[in-house]
Parts: sequence; structure tokens; C-alpha cells
Amino acid sequence: MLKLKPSNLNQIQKTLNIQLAKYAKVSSIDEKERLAKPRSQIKGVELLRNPSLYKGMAFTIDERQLLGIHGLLPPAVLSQEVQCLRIMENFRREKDDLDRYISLINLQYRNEKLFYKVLKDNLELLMPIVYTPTVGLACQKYGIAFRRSKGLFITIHDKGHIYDVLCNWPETTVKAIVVTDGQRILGLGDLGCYGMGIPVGKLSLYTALAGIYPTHCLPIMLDVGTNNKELLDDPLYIGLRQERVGGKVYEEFMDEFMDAVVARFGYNCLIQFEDFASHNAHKFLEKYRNKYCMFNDDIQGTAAVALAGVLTSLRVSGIDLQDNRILFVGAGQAACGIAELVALAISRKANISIDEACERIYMFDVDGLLVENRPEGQLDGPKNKFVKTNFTPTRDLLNAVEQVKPTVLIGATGVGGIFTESVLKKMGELNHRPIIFALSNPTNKAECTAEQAFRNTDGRCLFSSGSPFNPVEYNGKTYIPGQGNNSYIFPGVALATTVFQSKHIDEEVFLIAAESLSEQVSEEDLSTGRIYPPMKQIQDVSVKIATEVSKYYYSVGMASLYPKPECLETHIRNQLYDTTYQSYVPSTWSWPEEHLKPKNCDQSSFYEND
Ligand SMILES: O=C([O-])CC(=O)C(=O)O
Ligand SMILES: [Mg+2]
Repeated sequence: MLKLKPSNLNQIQKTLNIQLAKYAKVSSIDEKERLAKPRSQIKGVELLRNPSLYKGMAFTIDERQLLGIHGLLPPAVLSQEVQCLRIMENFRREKDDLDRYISLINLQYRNEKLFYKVLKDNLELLMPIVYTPTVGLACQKYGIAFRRSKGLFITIHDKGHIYDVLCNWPETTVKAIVVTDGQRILGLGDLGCYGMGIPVGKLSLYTALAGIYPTHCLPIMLDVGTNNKELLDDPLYIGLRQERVGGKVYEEFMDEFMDAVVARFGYNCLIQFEDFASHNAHKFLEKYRNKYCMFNDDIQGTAAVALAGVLTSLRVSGIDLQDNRILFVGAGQAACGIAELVALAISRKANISIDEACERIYMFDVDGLLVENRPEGQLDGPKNKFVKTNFTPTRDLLNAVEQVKPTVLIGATGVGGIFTESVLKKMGELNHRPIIFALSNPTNKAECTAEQAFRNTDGRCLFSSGSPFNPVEYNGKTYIPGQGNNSYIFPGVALATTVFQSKHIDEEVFLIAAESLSEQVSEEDLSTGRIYPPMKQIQDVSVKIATEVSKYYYSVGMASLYPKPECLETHIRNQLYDTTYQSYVPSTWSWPEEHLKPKNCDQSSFYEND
């Protein structure tokens, strides 16, 4: 067994600190010091329980001895590559997607670097498990899937003390929060505290797709109760057993939460709102967007990914953006968010007013086509910009399609199958290259499947969906459906915002992100029917989006990182989380003995002379 020379201990401890600081690979000196000290003191069993430091059987024998874990692991030392093989082998043996989700989440709790390496190396296979659609199933079954707490749970009963709860989070540097109150989880409705799977899943993508450090990310569930009766009766339910608190108390709670985040983590801490009910999502976005560093992913992230899909599809259909008629089915947060961003893009491109741009956009909601003279209350909120005259009121989607003659049909309803065969065929009759997006999640809430879209339009449509669909074979050709999911957008926006410390995120950011995403679709991608870059390129896509967004941040004075790095893209790439294990053994460990002693000096005589 190797023995530590006491005389070298200080030197080793110092070197270890430096090594760990490098391993943390963060930019500011304070940050390095902060991370290095406590982490270098973590040893023994505590180290084995720390997911951001744990390496499992990849700890070398030197590390095991130095860190007091020798004997606590089987004797063999495995490489990270072999560990990845084992994880994937086990993954394939799991019997269903929920079990696959649980096994990956367990790995995340145990060994973060290995989790992110496996995820990054197998994105196409694993994204649908840790994220949409399986994360939806996991949220529904969260009581069963729950193993260990991850993130913070703040309840309405913590009102008045939210700052104190935030102080219980062990990391002081938090750069990004994803928060939900669980009221509209994907298209699945109110899942209360079970909705925690969403912030956890979104933040996993912050790291896997945009290289943001896991320790800088904090998932938060704001538990204000649930109106889901089934959950209230579920013995495994993990949240408060009470009805949702709304009104003034809820709003005060939200205001306190926003201020407490700033007080605890600073103005630069990004807060991503996720899966709030539509009315609250809009309300909080309007209320907080100019005051805090925040955005709403369901409104703005989804808008940017859909706009990117439209811009790319128009390269194929050949119709200028302003010459399209765009019909939205659904008038909730996603539909209104997309419609508003598309209107902004039209007004910029065609040099017309936003009102004129809105004339090209139509909406069909639960009460039918948005036309004047609908009963009071049916035209309230952001959708009222899109109300039309000169159309016959109808609650029949086919009839609405016949009247509007859309070139683009976008579904964000949460109503699976609403794009019926006749609706899809009509789109095929009206257009040479119909653009059809079925954005609702998870898969069974999609307005139509990829197969239905391609078959009913003779393979001519440009299709995308929020949840992934497999390639479709039709008439001897393979069509690759695009996944118009906000995961193409939010990681890159978050990366730029956290690296360059913007205090706000405005609408322009999402326009830039959409354009950048669309530009990254190659002609070769288009020839296979793709309107988004392949999933396996998504990390690079995020970095490119972040680069474009950061140029904007500097151009309008929103960035706080000065001096401005010479090359923004290089600076971003230098910040990214590295999933390979780093050695915990200081490099002095392998120094030849003679390098540790003064040259030509007999130590015994040295002491005698002293
Ligand atoms: O989570 C997703 O896949 C997309 C999204 O934000 C939603 O559907 O709410
Ligand atoms: Mg969402």
C-alpha cells in the first residue's frame, strides 16, 4: 500500500486544490476557490455519496488510498468507457420506458459525470427517456418513480420564509433555476408536486445540451396544492394534500419567490418558467420580464422553435414569410407565443406594422374560429390581436381550414388527433407543400402523428411535432419528422445568459435564436425532409445559438461580463462542463523522489546544523 509522506501533505493538499479547481473549470477566481476548498475536503464515504465527485469503480488505486475509500469498492478499476457500456447494457435490459427513466435518474443521483457522458453519447436514444415524452409518464407516476429528492420544494406554507428555504440549498453559486407550480404539465394538466420531473428534466438538458454545470442548476417546485382529485387521493402523492391556493395569496407568494431568488443568488440568476397554467404564464411573463432575468419556455422557447421551423419550411415551399396564411389551432400560451413572435418576424421582414402582420395569422380555439362578435369573455387575453372580421363563425376545424386556406397549420391544443384525415387532406389539396406542425406533448396529445401527416398529404407536407416520431416510410421514400421542441432553444439561450450574465432576456433574443436555429439546417438535412438539425448535433446548435445571442447582448449593453472576450464562441466553449473524469491525484504524486529534496543536501546534517 502506498504511504503518504507527512512532509508532502501540505504540498499535496495545495496541488489537490488546484487540480480540483481546474476540474471545476469555472472562470472566476472566487468561484474556483469556493468550489475547490470544500470539495477537496470531501473524503471517505461522503465522497462515495457525492454525485458530482463520484467515479465509482473508475477511482484509481492511488485515489482510493488518498481519499480514504480504499476497500470500499471492488478491487478492479474500470474506465469510464467500460462503465458506459455497462450502463447501456442495463438500459437495454429494462422492460419499459418508465424503468429506463428510473434507471437513468438513479445514475444521475449517483454519478453525474457518467450520467451526462452516457446521455451525450446516446442523445437520440436517451433524450426521449429523460425528457419528452417519457418524462410526462414519469411525472404521472412520480410517486412510484421517486427515489431521492432532487431540487427544492417550496410550499405555500413557506410564504414569508422563502429566502430561508433557498438558503438550505447547499450550492451558493446558482446560475439557473427552472421553476414550475405543476398546474399544466405538458398536455397532461395539473400534476401538482409530481410535476417536479419537468424542472429536473429541463435542467438535465441544460447540462447535456449546453454544457452548463449541474451544480449551477436548481430545479424548483412551488407547491401551492393541486386540484387533481386523483392525486389528492393517491397514497404515494409527494405534495401538499390541499386544493390550489390562488388569487392574491398566490401572487404575493410568487412575488416573494422572485425577490428571494435575487436576494439569495443575485440578479443574474436566470429563472425559467415552465408548465404554469396559461393565464398565469402570461401574467407572470408580463409582470416579471423587465424586472428579473427570466423567460417563459412554453411561450417564448416554443415560439422560437416553431418560428425556426416555419422559416426553414419556407425555404422549401418558396413562399415569402409575409405571403403565408397561418392558422393556429389552440389559443393558449404556446399558440399565442408563437403567433406573436411570427408577427414580429413578419413585420421586420416585410417592413409592416405588427397589426398588419397579425392580419396574416388566424386562430381557432375551443370555441371555434376567432371571429368578431363571439360572446363576452371568449376573446380576452393575448389572442384578441388575431380576431378576424369577414369570416363565418365555425366550431368545425375542417370548415375553418376551408375558409382560411392556410399555408401553415400549427397545433398547440393538447388535444390528440384533432388534425383529422380530412383536415390533413384539405391542407394537401390547398398547398403544394403544406406546412403542418403538431406541437402538443407528450406523444398521445400530438394533433396528428407523423405518419398521418405524410400519408394524407402524399408525402408533400413539411412536418414537425413536439414529441419525437420515428421516420416514416411512404411510397418507397423515408421521411424524417422534425421535433419542434423548445429543447432546441432554451439550452442555448440559457448558456448565453449565464455565461455573459445578462440581467434580462428580451423578445429579440428569441428572434435571434430562431434565425440561428433555422440557418443551421443544411440543404442535405432539407433533402431528407428534416426542418431541424439532427438531434446528435444539438450541443453544437446550442453553442451557435448562444454565440449569436451573446453578440446581441454586447451590442445592446445587456452583457455584464467585461472585458468582452475576444472570441465569444471560444469563450463559451471554454466554459462547458466536461463529462470525462479528472484525476484527483496531484501531479506531484508521481514526481521522482529526488525532485522533492534539495539538491546536494544531506537532510541529517541539515537538521544538525539548524
Ligand atoms: O417539455 C416539452 O417537451 C416541451 C414543453 O415545454 C411543453 O410541452 O410544455
Ligand atoms: Mg413546458
